[in-house]
Parts: sequence; structure tokens; C-alpha cells
Amino acid sequence: MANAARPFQVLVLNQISELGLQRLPAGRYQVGKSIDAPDAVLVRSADMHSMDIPASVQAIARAGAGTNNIPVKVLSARGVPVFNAPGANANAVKELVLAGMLLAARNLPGALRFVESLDPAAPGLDEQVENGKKPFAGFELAGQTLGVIGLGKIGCLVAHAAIQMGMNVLGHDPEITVDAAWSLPSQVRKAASVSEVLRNAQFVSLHVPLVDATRHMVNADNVRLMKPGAVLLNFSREGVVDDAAVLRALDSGHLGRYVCDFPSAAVLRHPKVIALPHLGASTREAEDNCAVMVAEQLRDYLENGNIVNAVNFPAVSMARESAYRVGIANANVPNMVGQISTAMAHAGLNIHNMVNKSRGEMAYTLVDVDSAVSDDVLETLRAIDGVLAVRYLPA
Ligand SMILES: NC(=O)c1ccc[n+]([C@@H]2O[C@H](COP(=O)([O-])OP(=O)(O)OC[C@H]3O[C@@H](n4cnc5c(N)ncnc54)[C@H](O)[C@@H]3O)[C@@H](O)[C@H]2O)c1
Ligand SMILES: O=C(O)[C@H](O)COP(=O)(O)O
Repeated sequence: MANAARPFQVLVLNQISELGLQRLPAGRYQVGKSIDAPDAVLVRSADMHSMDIPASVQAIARAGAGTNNIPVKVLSARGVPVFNAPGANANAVKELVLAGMLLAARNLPGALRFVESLDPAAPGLDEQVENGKKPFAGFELAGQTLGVIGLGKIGCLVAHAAIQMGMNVLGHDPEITVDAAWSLPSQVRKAASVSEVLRNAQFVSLHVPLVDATRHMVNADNVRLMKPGAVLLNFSREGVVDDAAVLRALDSGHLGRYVCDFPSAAVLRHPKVIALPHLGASTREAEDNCAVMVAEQLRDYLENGNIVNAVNFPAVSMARESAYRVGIANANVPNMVGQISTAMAHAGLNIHNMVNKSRGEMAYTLVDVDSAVSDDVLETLRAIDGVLAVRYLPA
């Protein structure tokens, strides 16, 4: 916790855009790669599952979309929110997916290798080019069907762009949000299952998070449903596709290409795999957007206890009307608010404003009181069964 003598300590595990770091002003924040007792961790894709996360950590900020590199369940049990940056890198990924479709449809990797193999000093270069280009003739995207699995921030943009390029789009997302459904072009047809998408699309692009339900979403059982010569695009996560099954489908000649952002040892150097080094979100714009969004959310949490875009907490924001605020993460069970307000009343604290919201098993309570809160009261709150974390946030 910061105080006059000690700024908030933020441990940074990956390269984070300078624009984002500037949102954590020096003086109030100390940000670095080696910090002993951090209040918060700023991360991109570093694997935090094997990390010993210090007890001092009150928040994790993921400057990006996917949180499968973070032990979210463990942190929830500690009352620690995990923030991410929904949509902040979606355009970057969409553009790379379009590039992936074009790389596959026009045989561009092979064509580039052919051009690189030409000797500029050799006679008859023009003739070599014209004779050598024949194996790389491709096909156009317009008129083809693209299946999009996962119609969130990225999937929706990919669907839009494909429609604008003259493709037919088939979408599947059993948990689509109302906002996403509203944002989709009316031409997008709805598929009831992953199988329906695989059966009917020439291109299939995956845009789901990696969770238990999506692990090996494309596997040995269903890859054979894909159209002969179809192209599978995975800019989601390595584990969403069973690499071995996809390689077998490529080797048998059934699947045309596998375009992915995750060059695992299994897929590396396969002639029908186009693998990129996890570049989806690596644009100046996306890196700035993600870092700025998540740094602002982190700051609002550390200083005011407000919660915006946490993947494991409800959204809770309350305007500051009092200098004395307490933030309480608690289990979503009966009588928590009653016990919290009773403890405050016994200490003679008058509640000025209070919000309590829940999401799944987690609840979060923000309380503004009219006078300073003592350490004894904070300890009493921490001792309530079901309370996971208590933070005192004097203005
Ligand atoms: N390659 C990259 O650099 C890069 C960049 C950004 C995101 N990603 C990956 O892409 C994922 C999606 O990102 P986003 O910003 O669109 O997230 P998002 O949360 O906006 O969208 C994910 C969508 O997947 C849907 N979904 C979940 N389970 C599903 C299932 N079983 N079947 C079909 N749909 C399902 C959800 O309902 C949601 O609409 C991220 O979780 C991350 O793993 C990769
Ligand atoms: O989930 C994401 O946002 C992407 O995979 C980006 O990862 P990166 O921040 O490591 O580029």
C-alpha cells in the first residue's frame, strides 16, 4: 500500500509500452523489473503459473486479452483482481488474420522463398520469374466462406472485415454477448456448433480464450469434417488446436494449410504450416492501447478501489465523496454486507456510501465512511468468515 513515504510498487514482467507506464506517475508509483514487495504486477504473456506471487500483491494487470498465463483461480481465492484490456488489441489481430488468409490463399510464403532463391546476377532473370511463378497461383477470398469461432472483440472485427472483402461468414459463439451480437453485420450466418462451421467453411478462424472447454477445440474427431483443402487459422492460443491431429490432416492432403501465431516444436518447419511468432498484438497501436487501458484501470483500483475490466471480479465504481474508503473482496455468500456494516457501526463509523456487487463466487464491497478507519476495525473486517482481502484507501 502506498503512503506519503512509500509510492505504490509495480513489478513489470514484460516489455510494456512507455505510453502506458507514463500513466503511473513517478512519485506516486515505483515501476520496475525487480521489486521485492510489489503492490501490483504488470504483465503480458509471461507465465505466472510457476511464479511465487508475493503476499503483498493486490492486483494483476494484463496488458492484453488472454489471461491463461495467470493463475486467476488462486488469485481470486486471495481476493486479488486480474485486470485485462478487452478489445485494445483486437484490430491488430484482425489485420494479421486477414494477412494469414492471404498468405495461405496466394501461396505467399513459397513465392517469397522462390524469389529469395533467385540469383540477381544470373542471366534471364525475367524468364526465370515468369516460368517459376506457376506453382504459386492461388485463389481469391471473395466468394469463399469464412467460419469464425468465438465472436468477441476479435471475432466480430474479423467477421466485419471478411464481409467487406466479399466473403460469406458463418459464426459460432454459444456465449455471445448482446453487444457483440448487435455489432455483427446482418450477413453473418449463425452456426449451432463447431462441427457445423468446420463442415461448411473454406477458412476457419478461431477466436476463443484457452479454457478447459476450448482446449483441443479442433481435434482428431472433427478436423476430418473440414472441407478438402480448407485453411485453419489459429490466432487464439496453441492449446485450442490439437497440433498432432492437424498435422496428420495436412499430411494426408485433406487440410490445405494451418496458419497460426504459435510456432510449437510440432508444427515448426512443416511445409503446409504458416507459423508466426505470436505477433497478433505486436503493433505500436495495440501495445499502446493495451498498456494505457490497463494502467488506468490498475491506478483506479490501487488508489480508489474501483474495478473496471477485471476477469474475476464484478465491475464496481463509486465516485469519491468521502476521504475514507474501504474496499473488501469477499465470498459471494449471505450476510456479508450485514456483517461488514455491523462491524463498522460497532466502531462508531457512519457509512456515507456503499456498493456491493457479485459475480459468480466473488463479491466486492466498497464503503465510504465519514471518519478515519483504525487498524483495529480493518482487522475485525479481515476476521469475518468469507472476507478475502481488505484494503484501506484514504484519499
Ligand atoms: N495472437 C495474439 O497475439 C492474440 C491477441 C489477442 C487475443 N488473443 C487470443 O484471442 C482470444 C480472444 O480474444 P478477444 O479479445 O476476442 O476476447 P473476447 O473475450 O472478446 O472474445 C472471446 C469470445 O469467445 C467466446 N467463446 C468462449 N468459449 C467459446 C466456445 N466454447 N465456443 C465458441 N465461442 C466461445 C466468448 O463468448 C467470447 O465472445 C484471447 O483470449 C487470446 O487467447 C491472441
Ligand atoms: O492475449 C493477448 O492479448 C495476446 O496473446 C497478446 O500477447 P502479448 O501481449 O504477449 O503480445
